[in-house]
Amino acid sequence: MYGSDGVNEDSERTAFRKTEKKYKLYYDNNKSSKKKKKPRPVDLSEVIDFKSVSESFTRNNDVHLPIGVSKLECQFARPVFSLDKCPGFYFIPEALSIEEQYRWIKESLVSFPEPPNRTNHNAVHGAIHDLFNAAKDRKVLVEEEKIILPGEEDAHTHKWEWATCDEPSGNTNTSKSISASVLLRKLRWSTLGLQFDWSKRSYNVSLPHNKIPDALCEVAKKMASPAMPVGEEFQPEAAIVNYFASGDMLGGHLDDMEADWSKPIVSMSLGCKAIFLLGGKSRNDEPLAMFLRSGDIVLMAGEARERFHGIPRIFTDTENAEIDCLEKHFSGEDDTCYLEYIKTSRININIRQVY
Ligand SMILES: O=C(O)CCC(=O)C(=O)O
Ligand SMILES: [Fe+2]
Repeated sequence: MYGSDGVNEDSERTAFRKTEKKYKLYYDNNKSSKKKKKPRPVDLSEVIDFKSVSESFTRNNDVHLPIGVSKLECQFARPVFSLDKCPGFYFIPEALSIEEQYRWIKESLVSFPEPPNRTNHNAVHGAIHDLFNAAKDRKVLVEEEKIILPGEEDAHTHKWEWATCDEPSGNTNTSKSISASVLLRKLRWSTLGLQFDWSKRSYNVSLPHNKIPDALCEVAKKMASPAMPVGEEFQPEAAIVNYFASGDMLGGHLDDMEADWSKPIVSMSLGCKAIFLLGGKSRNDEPLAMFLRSGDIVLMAGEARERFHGIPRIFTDTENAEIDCLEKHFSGEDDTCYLEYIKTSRININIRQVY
């Protein structure tokens, strides 16, 4: 999966990599350091825009869809689009209401990174509790190195604990500290349900885990239905939550660790707009680029699961992020921290049936 995008000379030359570079965020070299850095302009004319496809479809039912795009004949509350050349790939624009987006953004920041769910921070700091609230309260994670008394050599532990900024930590020697807001910014992924072991690139069923929350299961089952064989119901068993800040990318990869590829991956976009690349079975195949906006759902099942895909770009500037409606919804007093986060971030929740 993610680790598989080892950058070597060959992969640097593939069609997928070239397209990633085309859309990736670069800054123009500004001679005068006083001027604000400006993103290099990028030609977006070839990026498929399912929002405008959907809008013209809803306005006028017999609209001619762009070449290669079809509307799926199914009983679903919203129009579902497919690509003629990519069986098993489905795009549901604006599938989630603003209220649903609001809810899943909050859950992604508060409850999803809670242990026993693992995050990218586990490897360095162990299990971290209450990250979002600690960031809100401007706390600092401090590595406490216990002073070893004679005879207590075995009790030597490194333990990370929250402290308020001005709080000296007890009778210990503090060696390192990092602010919660930096850790929140550096949160890259969390895993729900069955835990994925990135080092072994497989699910480790022996790791402690909770079931996927019922409400998320319900959404995933409903959204998966256009890609499911008639009479079968999607069984959400694991989910990966990806957190993107400006300049972050998700390199081209396959999600090939689940047993049954006929079942879809249900992928929800939240926050700032992104570009998604859908490639072929080889990195040498030219990928298609499409916009992903907050509330969009992508399904990848069957043959589509053999296609390389990734995120080369998220847009965090007000003009391109397209989160005005969402921002308005985060208007409560308690919403300020969420709003600050999501204005410059994107969250993706992708839900999987593992067996
Ligand atoms: O962020 C996205 O939309 C795609 C995520 C993805 O492909 C993955 O987590 O495997
Ligand atoms: Fe993926």
